[in-house]
Amino acid sequence: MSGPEELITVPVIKAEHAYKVFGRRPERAVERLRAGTAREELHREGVTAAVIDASFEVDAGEIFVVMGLSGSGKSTLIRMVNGLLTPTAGHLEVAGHSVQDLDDRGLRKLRREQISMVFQHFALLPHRTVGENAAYGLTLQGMNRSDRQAQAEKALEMVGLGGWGGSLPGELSGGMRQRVGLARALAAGTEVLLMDEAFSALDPLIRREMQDQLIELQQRLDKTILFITHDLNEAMRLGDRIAMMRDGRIVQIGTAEQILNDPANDYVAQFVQDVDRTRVLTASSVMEPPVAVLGSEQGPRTAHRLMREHQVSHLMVVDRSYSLLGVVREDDVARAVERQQDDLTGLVEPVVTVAPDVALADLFAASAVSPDALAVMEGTRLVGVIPRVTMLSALASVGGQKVADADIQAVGGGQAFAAAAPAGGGHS
Ligand SMILES: Nc1ncnc2c1ncn2[C@@H]1O[C@H](COP(=O)(O)OP(=O)(O)OP(=O)(O)O)[C@@H](O)[C@H]1O
Repeated sequence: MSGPEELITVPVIKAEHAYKVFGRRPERAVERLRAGTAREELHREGVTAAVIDASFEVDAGEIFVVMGLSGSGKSTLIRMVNGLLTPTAGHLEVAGHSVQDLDDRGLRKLRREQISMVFQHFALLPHRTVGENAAYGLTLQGMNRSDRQAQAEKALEMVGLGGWGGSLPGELSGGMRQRVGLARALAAGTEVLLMDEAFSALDPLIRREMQDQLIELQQRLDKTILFITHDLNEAMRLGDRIAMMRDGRIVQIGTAEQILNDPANDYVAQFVQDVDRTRVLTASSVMEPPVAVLGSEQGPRTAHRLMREHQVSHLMVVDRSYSLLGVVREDDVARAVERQQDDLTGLVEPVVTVAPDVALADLFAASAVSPDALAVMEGTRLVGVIPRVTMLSALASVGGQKVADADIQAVGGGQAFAAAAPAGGGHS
């Protein structure tokens, strides 16, 4: 999301104490649930409380994942969001519209103009071409043929299917068909994407590719995405935030890191215990923010003083245009002060830069190249420092050993300005 921070964001999707009960006298069942009757007791009476007291908000541009085992209520929840099911109690809102207050016409309009769905089983029309399938939503919107084709072709290109518009779905692999489903949703140009187990039918490798593609597309398109999955790793990879569902209730809402580090209850804790934390935790979770900046005229003495003042072990060195040049270490600086050296010559060592969203596992790979510390850069801005000792202790605390390719880059020595980061202590 962009814009000034004081901008108040209005949630695009909102659920307030939503209930959905299937069976006899559903309203009465809601009252009983509110009064503390267990879901199992209702179940014994043949009444299913599919969704119980669900509240959440999805902000514009967010990927919000609803994650839970089979039968936990995910599909029921998403069907209430798009108005296919009316909540037994509570309130659902999409793009400012109160979903359950819309009549059929209003609902159709909402689905046509604001919401696109992507399903597990593609739902492609087999006798229509890929292009016509991608343009399907636009046909419903009443757009003319040539505009439709152009927009569909653009969407197909976005998902890597440029040039396939004339083929039939049957000529495509499963992964490609799912891309057509995604292209159809994108072509419709709606703000909201509802994705119900959208990648669950795909082979693991293709699935991962689709996840990467969704993340990449989302960076450009900034849609509001409600994504349903029963796969925890998928939830953790995709979700800006994740709602964990169990037996109809949302038991926790949080980022992947929050859920891993601070599970709301034993159920969640058990659920996440086998997740490879080194792939979920990122540079931003272990980095330490830069706490000071100094000018180029300031040498080892100032650096030394700053390091002590701020209790830091490393200073990142940047030039006058704030480009990162390297890192100086506490012992080198101390020795330079003893020698009465006036500038930072010879003290600045190359530093490896990483993006804030690089996984811990990949930091480990980066640390093999960078002896002392990593610089965390958001574009050209230094946003944090990870002393090696911090990273190693973080890795040790999550038991991670995996190493993979990282988006890493080394920069050489120099001097001028320096930004300081707190000394590396153990992060656990
Ligand atoms: N139309 C219906 N009538 C009766 N019970 C229903 C209906 N739809 C869903 N249920 C029940 O509601 C509960 C939640 O189902 P739901 O499909 O929402 O779960 P889910 O998390 O999406 O599961 P899955 O991943 O298997 O689709 C289940 O016990 C299911 O049997």
